[in-house]
Amino acid sequence: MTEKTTEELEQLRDLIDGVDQQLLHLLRKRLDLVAQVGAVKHGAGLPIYAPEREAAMLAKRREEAEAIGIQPQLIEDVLRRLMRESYLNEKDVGFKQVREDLGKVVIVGGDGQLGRLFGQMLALSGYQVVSLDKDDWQQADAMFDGAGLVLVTVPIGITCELIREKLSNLPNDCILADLTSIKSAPIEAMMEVHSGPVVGLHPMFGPDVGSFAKQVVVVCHGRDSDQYQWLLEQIKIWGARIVEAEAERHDKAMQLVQAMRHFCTFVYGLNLCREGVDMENLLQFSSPIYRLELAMVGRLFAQNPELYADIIFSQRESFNVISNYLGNFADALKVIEAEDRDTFIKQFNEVSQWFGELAPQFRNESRAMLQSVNDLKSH
Ligand SMILES: O=C(O)C(=O)C[C@]1(C(=O)O)C=C[C@@H](O)C=C1
Repeated sequence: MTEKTTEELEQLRDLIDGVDQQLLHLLRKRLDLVAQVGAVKHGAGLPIYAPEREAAMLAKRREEAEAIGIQPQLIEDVLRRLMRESYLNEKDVGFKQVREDLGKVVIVGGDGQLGRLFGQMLALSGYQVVSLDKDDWQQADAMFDGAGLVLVTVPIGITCELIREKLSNLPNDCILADLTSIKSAPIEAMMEVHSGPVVGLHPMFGPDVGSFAKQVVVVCHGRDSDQYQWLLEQIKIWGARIVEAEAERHDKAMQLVQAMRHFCTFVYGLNLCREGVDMENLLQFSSPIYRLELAMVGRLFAQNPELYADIIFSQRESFNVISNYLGNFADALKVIEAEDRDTFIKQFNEVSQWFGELAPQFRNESRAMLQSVNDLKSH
């Protein structure tokens, strides 16, 4: 590089630094305004997540970007990232309490990750929350006395047994709810032991989410839904979407969405490990999609094996679903073994047709994800 080039570059980079610093101040200003919005919403009991406002704002900014020669997607990406920050910051002011005369909330398994998360959200909404964990059963009667909600979030394998053995003496009008990732059996157990309101919930996210905004909580009704309507409203105020489902339909979907998904990821990792793959070497050659795939596999093995064993072993029927997959895998392997390209392409087209409009939609969604993965690279 010549001296002149170096000098020119330095001058321009100084100017860029100046612009980036202005951006920082603008960001500070925006965060402060959002904090004020948070306080107003808290007072009025409005949910954090305001989809109509987001859609209108994004459309307007996209238009304005285009008018001054900026890619609309750029401003959309930036604003979506900023709004994610808004969800986190709005949490600091707390949430409106929908039901003020509830009495205590007892979280059975309150020291677990999901229990802690729900305990925190309920406390941020003004409820008195107590945690009942393994060593607290001697005080259980005193804890349940005056409880308005008992929320069960213990490992799937012991949920039904615990409900039947320990929760048969709750106050009559207390709501009994659970957060288990299967729904039929726990709801059946809760209905059996408790004559008051019963509801099954399944948060479709892990305990490491920063905010409930845009997350889904599945609700399977048990008994006296008017008594726990406030709880669903409360969850909506936290930003989540409530999806109502029949317990059986939910459990069937979970065989694919959870058991099969996690099992395949497990086998993928097992295979890498048994093949003795040199990960460093592989990562050097990884395309963004492969990096994303490895990240999805690797993240499983950074978590608790008990949790995944619970999920995979929770429904006997999952075995059939996974067996069918194995059958399709074997069939597809035969096509490759026979070097039958035509059949492969024919089957590919069949599946593509079956996906229909969702295929191009998923292509667009994944494009943004892959670009983000690439952005994360530092060399
Ligand atoms: O305008 C609001 O209601 C806000 O809460 C602010 C904001 C934003 O960051 O612009 C954040 C979250 C909402 O989903 C919409 C917009």
